[in-house]
Amino acid sequence: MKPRVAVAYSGGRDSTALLHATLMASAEQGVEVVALHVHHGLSAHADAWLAHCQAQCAKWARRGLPIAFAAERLMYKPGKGESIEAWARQARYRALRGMALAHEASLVLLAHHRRDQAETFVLQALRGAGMAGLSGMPREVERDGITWVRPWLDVSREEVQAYVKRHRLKHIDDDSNTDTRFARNRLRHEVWPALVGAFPQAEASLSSAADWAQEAQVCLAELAAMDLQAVRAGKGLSVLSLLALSDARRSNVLRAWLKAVTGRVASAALVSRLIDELPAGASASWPIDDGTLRKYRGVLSHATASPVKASPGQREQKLSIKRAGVHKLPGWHGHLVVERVREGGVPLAWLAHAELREREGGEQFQAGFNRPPRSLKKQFQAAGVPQWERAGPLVYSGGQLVFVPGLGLDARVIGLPGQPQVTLRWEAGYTPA
Ligand SMILES: Nc1ncnc2c1ncn2[C@@H]1O[C@H](COP(=O)(O)OP(=O)(O)OP(=O)(O)O)[C@@H](O)[C@H]1O
Repeated sequence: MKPRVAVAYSGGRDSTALLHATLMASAEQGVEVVALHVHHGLSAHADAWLAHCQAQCAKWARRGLPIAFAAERLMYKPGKGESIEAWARQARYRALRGMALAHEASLVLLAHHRRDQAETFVLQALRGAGMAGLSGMPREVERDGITWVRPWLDVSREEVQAYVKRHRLKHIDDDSNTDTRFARNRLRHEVWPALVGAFPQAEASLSSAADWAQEAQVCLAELAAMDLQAVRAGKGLSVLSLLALSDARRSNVLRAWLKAVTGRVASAALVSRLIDELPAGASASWPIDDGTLRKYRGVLSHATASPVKASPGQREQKLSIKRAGVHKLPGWHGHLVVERVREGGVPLAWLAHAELREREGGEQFQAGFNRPPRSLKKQFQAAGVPQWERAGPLVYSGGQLVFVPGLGLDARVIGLPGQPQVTLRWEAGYTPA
């Protein structure tokens, strides 16, 4: 059997160009190409795109080029509240992997180019990402039996455009690429022209910044591996050895360890809580998604949760909120969503040592600036908040009630314009991954 390479082919300009270039090179080298198309079912044009891709591949095959075509229709839709972009990305990679393996291709080429990389860097920076996020997309990565390669990550968008023109390639234009509800499209259409106007080298510089971040990320991972060796104590970590490290190394090694034991990236809130609270007391515990972190006899360890539901005793009582994001509170069966606002929010500084409490009765809540504080019960009734929306933690800071699920922020904690501030929202039940 001839060696086979797969190309992820959306039918758009970039992947059309990459598929064509791969096909030309493969024909010379006796390699077979399989074009993989994912039908997301999100656009009214999705059927037409699939038909276009299939027809294009059939045309090339008729010319004697070594190409096969495979497509998969996604049969499920994003969940309520789920980001469409994130869902589509995850589902797409799963489908591409399945099709590649079915066609015995372990190498899948993606058509991301230098501008995609530069955009990714900016989007990650705007989310306040750390080194891993700023690293952008890898040129080559092995995952789940597939080697994903982006051969054009150093190729500019203009070069891809010129290739398409030179070979008169037909491609589709995805209408969702202009939908400015998506962050990447807003960046592309509203920010990028001004950015490149002012800084013509932006694409090259930003993608080179992503390269530096990739290198730094490798160093951080190597440092974490070394530090892990040094602080390990049985199945856990020695708190004393952890405390001997600098704050930065301690959080770096904690992140690496948490990822290893939970299988997920730890939230910034959890890591900063551990940094703050690890030194105090002989024993402590921190509930996390699927278990608990415990400090006992000088060792920090992780225990997986038993399948029983969290009881009131397991509800988190403290939360350190230092930035916007989603703070999962499995003990309360939900999560707090923290969003930056310009005004009408609580100063972020207030929430660094927030307390989470049950309703006890007698709490007073002030709904507006010139309204008197009233009992929570009356406020819930006045605002018509149904019982199930009242569940969740009351958030306090320094003994002052800050936030009540179903009612929002207490007027007494609203910050002055100009202060960094946030709003809170409680979402019960479903917790995003
Ligand atoms: N529906 C799809 N089916 C197969 N591969 C896809 C699909 N969507 C994206 N890809 C792959 O992922 C790459 C990046 O996709 P993305 O949508 O971010 O970029 P794009 O600029 O729209 O690319 P293109 O111009 O090729 O559509 C594509 O170039 C392609 O290789």
